[in-house]
Amino acid sequence: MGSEPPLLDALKSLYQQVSGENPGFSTSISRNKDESNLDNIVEDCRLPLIDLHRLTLSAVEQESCKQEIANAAATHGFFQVINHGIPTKVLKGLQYHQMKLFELPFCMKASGVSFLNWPANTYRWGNPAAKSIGQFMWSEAFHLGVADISKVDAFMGSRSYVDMFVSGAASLSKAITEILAQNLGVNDTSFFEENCSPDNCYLRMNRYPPCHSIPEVFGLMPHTDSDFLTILSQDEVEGLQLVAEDGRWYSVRPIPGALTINIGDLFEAWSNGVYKSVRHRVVTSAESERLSVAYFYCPSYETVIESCMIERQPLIYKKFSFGEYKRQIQLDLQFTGDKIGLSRFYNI
Ligand SMILES: O=C(O)CCC(=O)C(=O)O
Ligand SMILES: [Fe+2]
Repeated sequence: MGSEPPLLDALKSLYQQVSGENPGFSTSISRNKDESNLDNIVEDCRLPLIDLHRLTLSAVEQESCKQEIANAAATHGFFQVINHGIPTKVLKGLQYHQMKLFELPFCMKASGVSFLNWPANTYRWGNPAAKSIGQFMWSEAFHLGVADISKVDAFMGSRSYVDMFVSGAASLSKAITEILAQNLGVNDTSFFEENCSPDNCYLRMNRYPPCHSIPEVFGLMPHTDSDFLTILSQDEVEGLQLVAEDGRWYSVRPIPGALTINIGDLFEAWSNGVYKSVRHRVVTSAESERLSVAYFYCPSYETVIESCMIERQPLIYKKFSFGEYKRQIQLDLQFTGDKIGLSRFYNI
């Protein structure tokens, strides 16, 4: 019994659906034009690499480290950190157990609810909502609410690594959020403490199998994250890319032991556009599989997101609850296959 999801079959039937033709499948399948500018990639995007150990040094060092974080969030929307408090041993251990989890037979993963008592829709692959080849995703994932992690008890001893990663990521999210809020002049960060309890956050374990025949297919289609911020641990295989203001795609070089942090839509709205939620995607590799784990720092669904600059600047976005935001995304995905995101909430 194989462990691989039938990605090629799903892609072929999507192709048939959108083109009305039978794919030969050494045939090249193209995404739509603006998403297929792979030539535009500048290898090695020089994202800021920030040493968080500096937050424990002199006041001057602390201040300059905080400034780097805020600058990175306002320019790239992405940065990498070392000395972040999650030991490399934990990241490696989690990766190993993640690999074991993905090695379970496909039918078992796909019907995880009955076999493993996981919540429905925990296991995802391909993209059933895709309406074009550019929306197909050559990947599989376990997407879990942190509150549900205890249900992953058939995790073959990995529980402690998941717990250690999640608690490290929770502390790190809190620390980064405080720095970013204070940089905007908001010293009372109780909003985040009250609304973003660990149980409102999500963990997503991604696996991108090698993709031999169709290099144009994404591992993960271009998207922004719908949270306040994301903490990502990636293995050593390159694949993550982000788009810069010049419209070019840059690839993010994995650094062993480092974590990648990116700003999500909610922080962009809350900061009235100061911090940038940047579109990113994952491209596939013909040779290697790739693994990553993302921790999404989220509030409860009732939390109202409103700019912290309310008295100071014209507001870019209307206020909305996180639940409203998620519902709009679901609707847009259903009808267009893509997320429209923050532009749905422009204050015009
Ligand atoms: O796998 C990666 O590097 C990125 C994952 C990602 O963007 C996501 O899960 O939202
Ligand atoms: Fe993402």
